[in-house]
Amino acid sequence: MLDNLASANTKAKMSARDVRVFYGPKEAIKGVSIDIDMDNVVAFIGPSGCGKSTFLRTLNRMNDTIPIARVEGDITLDGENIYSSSMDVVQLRARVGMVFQKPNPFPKSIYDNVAYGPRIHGLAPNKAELDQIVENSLVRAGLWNEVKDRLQDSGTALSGGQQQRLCIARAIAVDPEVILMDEPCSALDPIATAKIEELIHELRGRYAIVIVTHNMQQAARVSQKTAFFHLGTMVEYGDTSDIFTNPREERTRDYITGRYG
Ligand SMILES: Nc1ncnc2c1ncn2[C@@H]1O[C@H](COP(=O)(O)OP(=O)(O)OP(=O)(O)O)[C@@H](O)[C@H]1O
Repeated sequence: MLDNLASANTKAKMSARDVRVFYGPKEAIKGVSIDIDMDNVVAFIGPSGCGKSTFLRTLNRMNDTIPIARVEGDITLDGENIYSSSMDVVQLRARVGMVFQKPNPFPKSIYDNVAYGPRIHGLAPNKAELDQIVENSLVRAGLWNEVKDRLQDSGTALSGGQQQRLCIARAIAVDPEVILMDEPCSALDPIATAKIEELIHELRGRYAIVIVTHNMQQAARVSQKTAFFHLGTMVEYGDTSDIFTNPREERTRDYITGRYG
């Protein structure tokens, strides 16, 4: 088992080992180990309250913002412990970007939403280069054609689906290595959802992508690897096709066949 983990580790962009998360005395994540590589979109599935979002948030230390949350275990990014005291958390969150359930553009122009990160991280030495980063990010997020003539309009005036793609462009603009998505389509209609799913396909390979989803059809459509969580443990992790057609664990089978959740 250790040999397997060690050899998988050499390829992993991120690795978690025996991660536990406590909210006060309550243990919400009970020893999760997983490797996330660049080649596959990883879906986290499982019934409500099983800890998908909690575990996702450990991957870029978003739990640091919750005073009662405590994380134990090891999580590495390119082999470096992200919880070490030398880790710059602002830098970490640029490398491991996040897209939330509800689109949350800043109350600023479309341009400034995307330019915000590059500005604070000093990624563009001049206006022309910043313009280029903004354009490239919007192109990559599949939004450029819809907004190129109104970059100074407010980001909050866009439709929900456009706002979510703007948030993806904002994450992309700081050149992340990993993108975490926490139910990114749950507030969107089916057409906007399809666009985000298409986008995930296009972004695959360039970024390591982890998506939390309640929607099993969505997990099957967008991911190559699926992790099934239940009551704070990761019950099963494997190829999405196996998880959905031939799960090893009874609890996974019960969940995917709709017996609970
Ligand atoms: N800020 C918090 N303070 C205390 N407990 C929390 C907090 N956030 C989550 N929890 C608890 O941790 C457990 C896991 O919650 P989490 O939101 O990670 O699950 P989830 O699988 O993402 O659920 P859902 O699918 O409903 O979003 C739950 O029991 C939840 O009540």
